[in-house]
Amino acid sequence: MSAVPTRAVPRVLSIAGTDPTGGAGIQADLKSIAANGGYGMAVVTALVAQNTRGVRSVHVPPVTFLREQLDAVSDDVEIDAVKIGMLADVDVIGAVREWLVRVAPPVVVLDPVMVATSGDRLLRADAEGALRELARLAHVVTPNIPELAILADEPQATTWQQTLDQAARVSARLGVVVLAKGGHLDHDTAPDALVDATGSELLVTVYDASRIETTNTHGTGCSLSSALATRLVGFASPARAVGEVKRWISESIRAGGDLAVGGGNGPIHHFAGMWQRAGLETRPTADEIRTEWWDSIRTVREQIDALPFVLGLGDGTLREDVFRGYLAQDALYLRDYARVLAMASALAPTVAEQAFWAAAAEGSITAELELHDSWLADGAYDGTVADDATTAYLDHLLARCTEGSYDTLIAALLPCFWLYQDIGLRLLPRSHDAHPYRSWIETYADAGIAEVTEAAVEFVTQAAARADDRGREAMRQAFVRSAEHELAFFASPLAKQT
Ligand SMILES: Nc1ncnc2c1ncn2[C@@H]1O[C@H](COP(=O)(O)OP(=O)(O)OP(=O)(O)O)[C@@H](O)[C@H]1O
Ligand SMILES: Cc1ncc(CO)c(N)n1
Repeated sequence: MSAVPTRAVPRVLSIAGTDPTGGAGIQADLKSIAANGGYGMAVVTALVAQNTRGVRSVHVPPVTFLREQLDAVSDDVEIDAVKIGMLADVDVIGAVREWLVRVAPPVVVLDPVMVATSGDRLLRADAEGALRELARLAHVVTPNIPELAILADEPQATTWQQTLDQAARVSARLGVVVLAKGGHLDHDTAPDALVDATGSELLVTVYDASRIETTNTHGTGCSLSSALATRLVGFASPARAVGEVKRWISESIRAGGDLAVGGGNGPIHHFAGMWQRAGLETRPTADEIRTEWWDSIRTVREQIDALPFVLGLGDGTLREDVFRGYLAQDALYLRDYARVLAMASALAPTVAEQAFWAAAAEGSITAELELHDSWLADGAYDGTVADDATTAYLDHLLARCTEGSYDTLIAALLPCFWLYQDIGLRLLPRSHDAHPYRSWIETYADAGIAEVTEAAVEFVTQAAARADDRGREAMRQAFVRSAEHELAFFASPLAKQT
């Protein structure tokens, strides 16, 4: 599935205790919800002074305050899913129960937290019965083997088959789907099973996983249950949601060792896979790239404006043979430029872009023919060969074709649109009926050219905004290099005269 879901971002509330070291409880839940595509919210049931080595003390705020937190969220926010973790005691369970009945969130995942990984109690022993009853209000419970036994009110399972049987009894009795976690059974495997005995037939989906050799297992249960609550909103089938969550938690457990957090059982690395796949790069917008690239050729543009050739073109004092020599080079340029545009069309990822570059290719061949008809028809420039500036520019464009990257190729093509349109527009006020180069100026100052140039800038800067840092920099360099070739091309006709 795609990294960013197309559906709305699920709004997921964690009701749980805290872990100031960030590996378990609410802190782990918020990370897990985010890593699985949700918007995380949190209501604190208990403040726990704990770290990766163990629990030091627990402070349970008054239940009236817990109720106020719960209502503050549900009075304002539409909740798509709830994950319930540490509940501490009977009073807390009662307050959460009353709220759940009243608000009836569409997805409720209960992690029946009783004992921390470190062995410390997080639920008073006299609250186990109340937690069992609360499980009836959940859609999915995620017990490990000792917790499953308490939900079943039976002795602890000692084999995987006993675990599955017990999970089926809990599911039928409490009317809840059970994700049973077998990790506490032996040292080689960490199998889980989704057991649903709430309907007429028993549905069991087993997730086999080999055990990862690591001490970074603090908060795995919290992370699994909040990730599942998030994924259940997007998936029609709970079995698929669990599959996704298992893949995510395995990669996060595997990368836990990369974090240097604490000296006991360290946390898992909730974002390891995501960071690796997506990176931490920020991306500029297409508009920002437009400004930045235009600025980055400021000097080149100023040098073009100051060229005797361009000044003469503007005020009409340019010698006609120099202008015709320039057009003869331009005609040679346009033929190969059209081939490069056709290559951009061939590589284009969308039909809109394919059509755009193909039309531009056609347009530049037409322009070449018109130049010939209007200025070079007397044959005086027939047999002209490409000069150094023309050859160098075309070599640069053809080299980008050979590389085969659509992005760099269209970046290299852009100055030819953008600089000509800009020059045409700025020379236009100097054109008049008797101006010898009026037709040239008006060609490039034309509204149609402006439209085409805008589309080209848009396609190129959008592609640059989608590219990664390296790709974008390669594009910018191809763009700048072409702008420099435009400068050399405009400088060449008069350089040859001296
Ligand atoms: N070492 C491991 N290798 C592979 N998977 C693991 C490992 N440890 C935990 N898991 C997986 O992480 C998920 C959480 O299960 P776990 O057994 O840790 O629950 P828990 O005992 O409730 O957790 P907690 O330690 O937070 O109380 C399960 O899917 C389990 O298979
Ligand atoms: C707050 C809290 N909830 C759950 C666990 C279980 O890992 C923990 N250690 N701390």
